[in-house]
Amino acid sequence: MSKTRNTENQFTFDLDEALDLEKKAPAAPVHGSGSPGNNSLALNQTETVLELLDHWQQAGWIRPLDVRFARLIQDLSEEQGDAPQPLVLLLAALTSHQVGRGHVCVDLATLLADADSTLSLPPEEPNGTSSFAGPTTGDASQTGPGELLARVSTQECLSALGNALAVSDGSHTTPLVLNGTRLYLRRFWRYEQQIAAGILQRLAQPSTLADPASPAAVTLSEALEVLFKPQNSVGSPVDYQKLACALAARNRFAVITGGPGTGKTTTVVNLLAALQSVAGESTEREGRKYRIRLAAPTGKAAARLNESIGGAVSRLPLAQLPGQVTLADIPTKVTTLHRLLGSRPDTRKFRHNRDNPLLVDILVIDEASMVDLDLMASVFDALPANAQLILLGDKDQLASVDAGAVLGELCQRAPDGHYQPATVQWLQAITGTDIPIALQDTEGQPLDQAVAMLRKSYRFAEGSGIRQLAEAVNTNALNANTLQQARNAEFEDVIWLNGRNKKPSLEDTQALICGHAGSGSPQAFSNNGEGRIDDNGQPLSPPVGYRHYLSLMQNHNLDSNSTTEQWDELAKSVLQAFSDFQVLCALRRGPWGVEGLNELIAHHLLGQGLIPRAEGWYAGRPVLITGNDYNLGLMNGDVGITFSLPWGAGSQNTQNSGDSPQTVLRVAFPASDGSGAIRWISPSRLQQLETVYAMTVHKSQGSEFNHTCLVLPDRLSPVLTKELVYTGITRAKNWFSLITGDTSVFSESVGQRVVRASGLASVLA
Ligand SMILES: Nc1ncnc2c1ncn2[C@@H]1O[C@H](COP(=O)(O)OP(=O)(O)OP(=O)(O)O)[C@@H](O)[C@H]1O
Repeated sequence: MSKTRNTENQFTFDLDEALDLEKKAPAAPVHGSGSPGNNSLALNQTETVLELLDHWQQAGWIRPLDVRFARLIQDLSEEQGDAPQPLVLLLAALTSHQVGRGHVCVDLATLLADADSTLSLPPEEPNGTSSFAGPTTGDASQTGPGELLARVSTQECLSALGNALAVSDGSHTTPLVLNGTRLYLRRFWRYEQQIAAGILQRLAQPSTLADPASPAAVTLSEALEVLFKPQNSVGSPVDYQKLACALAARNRFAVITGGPGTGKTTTVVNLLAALQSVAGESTEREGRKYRIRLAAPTGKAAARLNESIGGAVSRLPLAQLPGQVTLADIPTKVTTLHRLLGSRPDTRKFRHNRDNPLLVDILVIDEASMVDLDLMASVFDALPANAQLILLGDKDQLASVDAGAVLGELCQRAPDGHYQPATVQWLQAITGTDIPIALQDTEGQPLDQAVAMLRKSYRFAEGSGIRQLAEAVNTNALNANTLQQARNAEFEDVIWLNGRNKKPSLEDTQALICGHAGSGSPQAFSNNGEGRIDDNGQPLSPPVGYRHYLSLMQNHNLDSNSTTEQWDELAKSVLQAFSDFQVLCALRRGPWGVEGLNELIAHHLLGQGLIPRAEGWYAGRPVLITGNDYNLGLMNGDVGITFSLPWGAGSQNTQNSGDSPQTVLRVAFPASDGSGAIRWISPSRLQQLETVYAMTVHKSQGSEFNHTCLVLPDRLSPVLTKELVYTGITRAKNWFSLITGDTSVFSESVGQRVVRASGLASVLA
């Protein structure tokens, strides 16, 4: 049966508004409670499927929003005179469920091959209250999606979807889009198309640098010669930073990926200097320099780039560059993407879009692995068609919290280069570097020609345990020897605190976590963590725990006579000291999750006399902002510390907390502009926050801590993956400690991968 449409645009209302996933969906009404019958019936009757969805929602398996979406499809279809097959409603709800889990779409073939694990059902951490037990036989009200889909074929799904008015290939405004075997919510399909079009359009633009003999290309080559000294290549025949610079300069769209300390920041600063050099020499541009903006997805990531970029820019050999490049030509101020795009309260629509594009020639986005599909689509929407976009990030880190894995997908083929002969010849001519055969490919795709991977870490020495462990995890090369070294504290910078005890008791582990969180256990590291030197030959301070910042808070001599500047200075040093240590964990709930660990650690610190209480607001409480607050200028991911201030100090608008007649509580946050200033905010004004003695690895992305402790639970869950462990380890700058509820969980986690369903890579191929 072929579907007939009354009009070209039968779903004429604003679909995005109706299906806005970020709006609070009212709980779907639960209809009936009788048994829907057996499985074969279940997929024959619409009401039966809807009842099943209600049961799954009640059990916390799927969200109210997912059920609402299926019901919406049914209602809209009926308005159009169509009765969608129950299978379509089921697939609609499951697609919505998958988007909630970070996937961009559902691949039907993958879904049908193993529905329960594709959908991650039953969930690890159910949020419902029902005692729904999961799949059983007999009573279909207890049937799970796996059981329900077990006898359905891909062809049946395609046929049901093909006959539904609510589904199209994207050429009609339908709530669902089917592309091959990939089923999308329309909004996410549109984002993917928008991003792909933005990339392809830029890759197709002719480059003024394409001819190596052109004046612009010659300037680029000269600039790279100045910026990259031959000694960079010592120990490695290829200077990948130089290659990355050249590739990114040549394309209107480019990606530079690399692990921690491989020189992404250094490379991009050199790239910007080289591009300004080319602009300075250009007769076409009449010497006008490019307007460049730097952005990162979170305030924390922006602040970190702010810190590192200034130093890199100040080291540039500007005087030797062609084109009269000055310090003012290279920006050092990094903003958040939301601020750059102009976010507005209560809407996801930004001030800058295709009708009001950004005034920018080159946009650099750092920590791009954290940018989700929605935000990346907004970036392309706001970027002028001829503006250059450069993405920086570590492709192996966890993907964004919301749907999509854009950077990971763009970099899928990066390890093997896939550079076409024309690219190879051009790179050789511009950089004077021979491109390894292993990176050449006559069949390379256009996107490959714009992706560069940095391969040498400059931050970690060869023998660094953090480096070896991270590499082993990332390349699936974790072997008994590396594990043994970690267990026996044979690395200078890594300890596995209970690595020799396969299954320690929960009580023992909790005591260990508490003690470690307080002191940082320097004695557990080889040589008590002493004797190491940093890049500049200065002694590295030994690993610390939370006692470090809390002691600073307790042992100052400021009082009501001290100035605001003095309190600001104290807050800066306390915030700095707090960032010297962080406990990370994988889960949110339970004894191994953020909630349990925060409580545990707070009670331990209270027992040690380091904080005055363990609940509510108190001096010393560290907090993590969990949602953007534009009125206060706070961004998701910002960290602040609570101080008890003498009446009148630190803030103009102090109000007595009632805590004591002489003091008020204020939370100190670093200013988001990278100025190093402190903002004092009353706790009562803070809306979305949590205590942050423990932080999820997800939230830690874009941050780095001098000493990082990763806590893994006592059993495997789908959340524990290679990407999570790698991201956790690479948050450590100098010291890394591991505590596990069961030693095997570490290796088993590394065996699990995050695979997000998406079609971006195939659209770009
Ligand atoms: N080619 C190089 N030669 C020597 N040192 C370098 C080189 N490139 C980078 N470095 C040094 O290595 C360190 C890390 O560099 P950089 O901050 O650029 O790396 P990154 O990849 O941006 O790091 P992150 O993981 O923090 O994002 C810095 O101290 C930098 O000065």
